[in-house]
Amino acid sequence: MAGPRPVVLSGPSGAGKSTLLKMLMKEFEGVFGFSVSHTTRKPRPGEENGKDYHYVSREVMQAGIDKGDFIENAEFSGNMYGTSKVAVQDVQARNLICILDIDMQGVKNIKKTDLNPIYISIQPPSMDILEKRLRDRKTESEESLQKRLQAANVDLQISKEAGLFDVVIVNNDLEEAYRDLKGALLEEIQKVQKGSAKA
Ligand SMILES: Nc1nc2c(ncn2[C@@H]2O[C@H](COP(=O)(O)OP(=O)(O)O)[C@@H](O)[C@H]2O)c(=O)[nH]1
Ligand SMILES: Nc1ncnc2c1ncn2[C@@H]1O[C@H](COP(=O)(O)OP(=O)(O)O)[C@@H](O)[C@H]1O
Repeated sequence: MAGPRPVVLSGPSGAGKSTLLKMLMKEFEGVFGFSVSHTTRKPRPGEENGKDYHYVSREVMQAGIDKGDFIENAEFSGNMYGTSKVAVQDVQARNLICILDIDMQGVKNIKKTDLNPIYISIQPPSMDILEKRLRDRKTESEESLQKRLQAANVDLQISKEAGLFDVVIVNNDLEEAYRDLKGALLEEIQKVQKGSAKA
């Protein structure tokens, strides 16, 4: 596939993926582009349709999957999520580094494709801190929070599998985690900035 290598950010809900990727997109405008996923979950206050996600019904999402519009899709915490082919193509057509924020099932399914991204795992310092951050975020009901914590436990176990991720970043201090993330992506960033990223 032409253009710079995409980047997959994965890790438990609340690990800090959106925070870190927003910092990256802000500092490196014109370098990164976000792969806007589809989801059946409801938008949170402040989220924008078409920017954070494409918010759709189960029927619309399933019809798209059946048509073959998605590279991968998964069920997470009672909702459907998926990366459409168009979401990635839109970013790659602009010759930007495409960032995908996806769960563990997505990681495993992307591995079966020819996308060839850099796989980065964002991890919380501990389950207790993860729970505190998720509670403080105030976006989840108690039920949704419990589902996310349960998924986080499974996620952290699976992410120990050798070779699954190229880089593992523990998000303790945010600035430090961001420095590590930038460090891991420096080579790709420089390729795009020099305009020499064409395959
Ligand atoms: N497989 C897959 N997972 C996704 C996709 N989009 C988002 N996710 C994951 O779905 C999970 C829930 O996302 P979200 O509802 O935004 O909650 P948050 O992670 O707590 O902010 C996270 O682990 C995301 O990485 C997608 O297109 N495919
Ligand atoms: N290093 C950090 N220290 C303290 N709080 C953090 C840190 N990183 C992220 N957060 C906060 O934790 C919450 C979860 O982060 P978020 O980026 O939404 O996670 P994710 O996208 O992985 O679900 C947010 O409220 C965010 O502001």
